[in-house]
Amino acid sequence: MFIVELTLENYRNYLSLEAQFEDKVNVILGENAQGKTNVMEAIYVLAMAKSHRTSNDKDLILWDKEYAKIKGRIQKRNNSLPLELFISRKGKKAKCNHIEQRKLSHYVGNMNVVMFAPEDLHLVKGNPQVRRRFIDMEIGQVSPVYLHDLNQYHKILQQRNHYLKQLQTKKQQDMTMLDILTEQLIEVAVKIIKKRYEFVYLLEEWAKTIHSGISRGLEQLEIVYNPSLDVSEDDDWSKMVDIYNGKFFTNREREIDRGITLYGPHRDDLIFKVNGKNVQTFGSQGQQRTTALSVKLAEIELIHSEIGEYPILLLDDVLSELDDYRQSHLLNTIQGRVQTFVTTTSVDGIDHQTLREAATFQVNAGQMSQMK
Ligand SMILES: Nc1ncnc2c1ncn2[C@@H]1O[C@H](COP(=O)(O)OP(=O)(O)OP(=O)(O)O)[C@@H](O)[C@H]1O
Repeated sequence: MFIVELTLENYRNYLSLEAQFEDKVNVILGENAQGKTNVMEAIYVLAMAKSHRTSNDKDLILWDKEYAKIKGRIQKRNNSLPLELFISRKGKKAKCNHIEQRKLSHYVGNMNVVMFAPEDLHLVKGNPQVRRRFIDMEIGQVSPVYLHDLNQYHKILQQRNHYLKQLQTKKQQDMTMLDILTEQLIEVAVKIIKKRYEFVYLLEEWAKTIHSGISRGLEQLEIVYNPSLDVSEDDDWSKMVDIYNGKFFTNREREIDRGITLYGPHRDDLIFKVNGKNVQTFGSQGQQRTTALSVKLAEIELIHSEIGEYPILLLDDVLSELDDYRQSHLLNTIQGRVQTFVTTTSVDGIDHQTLREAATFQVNAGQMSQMK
């Protein structure tokens, strides 16, 4: 799939923007702080209904304005799809094919993107929250049911934590309510973990091959799902509810003492290993970067295998970070198959046929125009 047109109104530093893109590679060129990332972010937000760099939607609205609007037309294999996102201080409204979507979880997934930005190194180096967000966003792109379950889970978790706090401060004594909330939490938790195991299994299949290619066969990548509860993908899923129940039962006093839920998908993590060693602790900068790149390229393949179309790839400020070999590997991989957006302050030093044939846009102080 590819994005044919993008229109912005009051988005970040763009008062208005109308752009038409190529279905292959689009290079967005400009000095620092001119609005290159803002365009990439707008494309990402159009797909995911949330930003990759802020959880505060108000940040997306041009200062002193009341709302921001992002519109785009997506060309899929069989149809052309108009999408629209309206962001105000009160919330968001999404339209797909001119029809307002009652739930954002129904909207997300109509357009698929994979973003690779310098922050993605945090996927390997950062805290577990970054990796959980990654898994959730990626599964959510191809599974609206997962997003629904995740919302449910967080609602129940909040209620359960609130109740644990009341038990901790003795405002409540009754354990029946805790049992009910625990039962509800486990039911959704098991669905989420099962889906995550499936996702990680497929992601690892692709990422392993890609990583081996980038490292010229010298490194073997493994991706391991690390649950807060001692389970493994070989365990019988039908027993998972009992395993959870047992864990919560034996740790009841600890949970009340702490006033929080200690086990569940909100505490799980991913481990990336290269040649058997955890890359977060033992990997070099280069290995960490290669791991992040392999995972992103694997995501492209994974989405393709799930929905039968390639997602749009957004490479924000990362090409210049990669050495020549990795740059070529990346550009050769996407060549001709994936609509790609590349931001850079200069094309010097990025000498690749893919970029020579690309459409180039110049960004300057919230204005973008195509270079002839
Ligand atoms: N809500 C907003 N309203 C108006 N301007 C904003 C808003 N949010 C950010 N900006 C402005 O957008 C500009 C940053 O744009 P962006 O992050 O796209 O830069 P960039 O061209 O990618 O730069 P770099 O090469 O440094 O990454 C800054 O000038 C910032 O002040």
